[in-house]
Amino acid sequence: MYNIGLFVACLNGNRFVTASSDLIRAKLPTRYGEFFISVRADAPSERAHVALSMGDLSQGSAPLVRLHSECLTGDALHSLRCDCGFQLEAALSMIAGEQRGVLLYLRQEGRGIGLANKLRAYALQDQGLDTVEANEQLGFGADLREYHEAVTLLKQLGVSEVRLMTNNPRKVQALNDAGIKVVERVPMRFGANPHNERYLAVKTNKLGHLL
Ligand SMILES: Nc1nc2c(ncn2[C@@H]2O[C@H](COP(=O)(O)OP(=O)(O)OP(=O)(O)O)[C@@H](O)[C@H]2O)c(=O)[nH]1
Ligand SMILES: [Zn+2]
Repeated sequence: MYNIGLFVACLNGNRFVTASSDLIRAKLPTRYGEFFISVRADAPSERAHVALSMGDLSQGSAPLVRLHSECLTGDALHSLRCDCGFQLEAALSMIAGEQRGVLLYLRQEGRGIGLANKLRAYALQDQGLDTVEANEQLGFGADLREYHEAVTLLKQLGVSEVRLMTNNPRKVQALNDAGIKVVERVPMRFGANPHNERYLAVKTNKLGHLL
């Protein structure tokens, strides 16, 4: 018998994504506890969005959820230029504290402009531009991220209501608009230091973050 879902496809960026794609799922023990790690079976091998989940998500109260945008420098290389690495660790620890929740690791490096362009932007910031001005000088908008695939992944994990861990009102709006109800916004203020002082100020003053 044909799976009708396989024929329900939508254009997402320049890739077709089927509505019925399965998730590949495996255990992932971490320093914070044991998560499950999942990717869509039809995701590209490189740069697939990743879900780290814990506990029963499809029943009970709204779980903690973090939409974490990839930041190689902050998440893996311990950079102090941003707050990403601190937020990543805090989010995993908070989810583990409740033994329930999801962190989506979204492959949207540099707010969607990619690593090389983010480093170009860093070089311009070293000359005095702020994060938004640097993006504009490179010909990009301030923030190119979109959250359709994140919404699809959350729905596949059985999540329909969330306590969203973010300071970014655009993420709250994106989920509410897509039918995933944000019942609470959980602030994520971690890792402020002299190297990211201006970066955090620009997020508040130019990007509307609630810091
Ligand atoms: N283009 C650009 N991207 C940056 C810069 N610094 C960090 N990023 C990227 O910004 C993304 C994180 O976005 P943020 O604006 O810090 O925070 P957010 O995800 O919108 O909001 P929170 O949920 O509150 O963390 C990651 O993909 C980083 O790689 C920068 O100077 N320029
Ligand atoms: Zn970062």
